[in-house]
Amino acid sequence: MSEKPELVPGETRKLEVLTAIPKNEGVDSAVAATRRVISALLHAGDRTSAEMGAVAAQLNAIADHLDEHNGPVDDRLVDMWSGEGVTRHDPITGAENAIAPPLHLAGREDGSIGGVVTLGLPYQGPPGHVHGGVSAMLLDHVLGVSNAWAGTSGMTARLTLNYHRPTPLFQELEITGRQMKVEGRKIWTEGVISVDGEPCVSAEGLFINKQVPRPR
Ligand SMILES: CCCCC/C=C\C/C=C\C/C=C/C/C=C\CCCC(=O)SCCNC(=O)CCNC(=O)[C@H](O)C(C)(C)COP(=O)(O)OP(=O)(O)OC[C@H]1O[C@@H](n2cnc3c(N)ncnc32)[C@H](O)[C@@H]1OP(=O)(O)O
Repeated sequence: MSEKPELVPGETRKLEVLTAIPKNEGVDSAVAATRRVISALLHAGDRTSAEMGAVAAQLNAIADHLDEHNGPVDDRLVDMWSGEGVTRHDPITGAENAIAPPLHLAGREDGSIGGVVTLGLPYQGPPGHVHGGVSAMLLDHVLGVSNAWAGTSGMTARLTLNYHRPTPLFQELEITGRQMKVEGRKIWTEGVISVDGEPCVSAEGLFINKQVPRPR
């Protein structure tokens, strides 16, 4: 069964090029279960009454099973980069990546992109708040996808972050980005993470129009 996530206002079909839509089948549901495990393990801590030796044995059995059925990593890299632009594997939006929150992004008709995400314990920095490096990772990606949405992409050369107020865990974060200017190979892009309309982290990026070749 395939179930599409809620769409944000202004979203168009090009969303499928910007950020992968979870299919809720096969690897996607296994990855969603793994996200639950990552979060539950961190919740468990030293005081859990769960039998952690048995938990470790079960998890290792699952990893052994996957390893037995996986092909060479070089083939997997080619597979990941086949098709047009959909990044199902990236660590921010990737439906196949258990460390991705995941964030779902939508392109908007005004040229910006945006999405919402709620982060839990795996992303904690200061008590009850999001790690600053995690915010930087989210914004780097959102700026990169903003460039893809605008039609001129590049690699991050410089990323400047301003942390205005602590970014809370367990609350809905809105993340937006927009390409501001292109001059030759230089691309300037901006983005912000907000809560209840108040900016927590803002970013300015300089991207250079250059692509790393896809594995073949
Ligand atoms: C994750 C997937 C990405 C691919 C996706 C593909 C399809 C998907 C479609 C949709 C989804 C898209 C999403 C993409 C999402 C996220 C993207 C994530 C972005 C990244 O995660 S990406 C990894 C981190 N990134 C690096 O790993 C870069 C390492 N680095 C280099 O590879 C080089 O360093 C490079 C290429 C930056 C430049 O090298 P270069 O040789 O091409 O150019 P050069 O050095 O000549 O600079 C030319 C002019 O830029 C000025 N300049 C350069 N650097 C500057 C700096 N730092 N500050 C100020 N000015 C700077 C120079 O001063 C000169 O200026 P001028 O012309 O005026 O003299």
